[in-house]
Amino acid sequence: MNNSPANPSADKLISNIRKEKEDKFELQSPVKAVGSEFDRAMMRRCLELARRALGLTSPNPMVGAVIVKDGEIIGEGFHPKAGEPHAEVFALKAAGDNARGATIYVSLEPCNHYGRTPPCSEALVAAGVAKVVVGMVDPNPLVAGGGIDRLRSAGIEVVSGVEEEACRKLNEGFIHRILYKKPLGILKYAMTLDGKIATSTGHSVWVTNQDARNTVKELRAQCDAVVVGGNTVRQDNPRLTSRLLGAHNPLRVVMSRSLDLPSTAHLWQIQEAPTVVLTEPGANPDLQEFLRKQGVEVVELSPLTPDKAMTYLYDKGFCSVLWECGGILAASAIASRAVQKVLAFIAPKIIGGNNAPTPVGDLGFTTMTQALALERVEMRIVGSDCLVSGYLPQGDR
Ligand SMILES: Nc1nc(O)c(N)c(N[C@@H]2O[C@H](COP(=O)(O)O)[C@@H](O)[C@H]2O)n1
Ligand SMILES: [Zn+2]
Repeated sequence: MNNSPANPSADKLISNIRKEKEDKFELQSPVKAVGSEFDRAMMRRCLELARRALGLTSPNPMVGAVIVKDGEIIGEGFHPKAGEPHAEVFALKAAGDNARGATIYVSLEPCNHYGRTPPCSEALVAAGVAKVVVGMVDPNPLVAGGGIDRLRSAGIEVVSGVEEEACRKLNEGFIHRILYKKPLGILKYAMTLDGKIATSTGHSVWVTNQDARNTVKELRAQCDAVVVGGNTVRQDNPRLTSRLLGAHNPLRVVMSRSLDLPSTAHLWQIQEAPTVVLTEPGANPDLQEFLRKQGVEVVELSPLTPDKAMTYLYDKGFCSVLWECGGILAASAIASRAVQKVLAFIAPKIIGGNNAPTPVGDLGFTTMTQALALERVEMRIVGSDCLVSGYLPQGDR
């Protein structure tokens, strides 16, 4: 069936309306893509390279770089680990003398300071690149636009903000660490459609499907640490590893005031990743001795709070911390602002139970107006479950 109008003046009218709509969109569109289609494709390649070091670079960001000359990629690199050269240096090394007159794409502004490594801005000037295309400005106060200024002052053309949102998303932990002097806290939980994380007898294996559980393993591989409370160790006996071939395992952190923990727990019986137990001074000295013998680090914090735990993990150089705890600790982490992001896996199952536990315990709220409305909410289907993610409001609570 032909559904185009037979009348030529109607044709013209429709095309005018279309044009008007396109112009309006152009005017109203809040973010106009920066750079050409080619620039954006090169920046996405930088992000792909940067992701090769997922979970390995803290306290540094993940960064990728691509050098292009006459439309051809002549060098690529990524930052593998803090203390090792930056992405730009690897890309320059791969391009060699050919870098003269070329364009370099880099997902983060080139640094302009002496840190563990010398400034990339100077390396780019020395290599004679003609143009630098940047994904995002570095929030590190030691850089913060200084790298771009230095390149421009050397006569190099600089374009910034290409695929900026994706660049920021990849390094949201690094950005949070720099801005707030704390790692980004991510609360993850899995619940049934009626909002329960276990039956009233505590049975929780498995709320979600295999795809969702694999997604959690990927998440662990991206984070520097994963935190649980003593209840989770006693009830679920988790391993908290990424269990992905060759993937990084996060530091496993248990918060327990009483240190009333089973000596048989997988966390210290299967030594597959480093483990730290955070407790209060003087708690259960016998278990402390046993844990230390098992290679577990025991750290006494006074008082033991989510905020203190996050300060401890910041001092370790961490950018992102996954909270996989039960409802009581989750409520305490939210109340003390140790958590900024929430990932909720929702399984289309109903288990009922007046006393079945829920993912977030008492926050002391009495009216719906106090509800914490997540921002930048996204939803996606993972296998047979739904993953809802968003950010907790940062303003006054
Ligand atoms: N542009 C850029 N590329 C990389 O590959 C990077 N790792 C960074 N990091 C920035 O420099 C700081 C770390 O410097 P050192 O590794 O200690 O020399 C880091 O905080 C970022 O600001 N930038
Ligand atoms: Zn650098």
